[in-house]
Amino acid sequence: MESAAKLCEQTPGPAGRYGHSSLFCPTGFLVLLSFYALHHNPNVWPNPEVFDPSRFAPDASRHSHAVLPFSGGSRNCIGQHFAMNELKVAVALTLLRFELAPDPFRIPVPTPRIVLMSKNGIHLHLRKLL
Ligand code: HEM
Repeated sequence: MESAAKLCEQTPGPAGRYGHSSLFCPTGFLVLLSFYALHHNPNVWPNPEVFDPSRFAPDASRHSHAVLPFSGGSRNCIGQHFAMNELKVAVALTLLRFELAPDPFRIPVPTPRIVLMSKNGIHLHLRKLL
């Protein structure tokens, strides 16, 4: 299969932090974006393998499309706000009652689908808090 760069005409743009440039593709051309690659791109996220929640602090600056777990644009996830609210409630209520630790014998095997998933589930040990 020919690469997008060969099939599409590239127009150089201003060389900013994210290396912006434009691609003009033929009508009907299928374009897929790898969220995994975006979220692990060191040009977008320095030290991408490091767990650093401060990246998401309210005053942290980032490109408007640097985080795309729900995709972006007009066909993004319609459940995004519901999912985020449900997630926050579920995590908060769980952490109120339990301490969680990963099962060292059943490590998740990452498998990229539309979103990143675990092939063998996510196994945790729960200890009830007093
Ligand atoms: C953590 C949870 C979720 C994640 C990470 C997620 C992620 C995504 C992503 C990446 C897409 C775009 C797929 C594409 O590019 O074609 C999408 C689309 C969509 N999602 Fe979600 N989603 C989540 C939860 C939900 C929930 C809870 C609902 C419904 C209540 C939902 C409904 C939809 C629908 C209907 C679309 C298609 C939108 C369209 O094509 O116009 N999602 N989701």
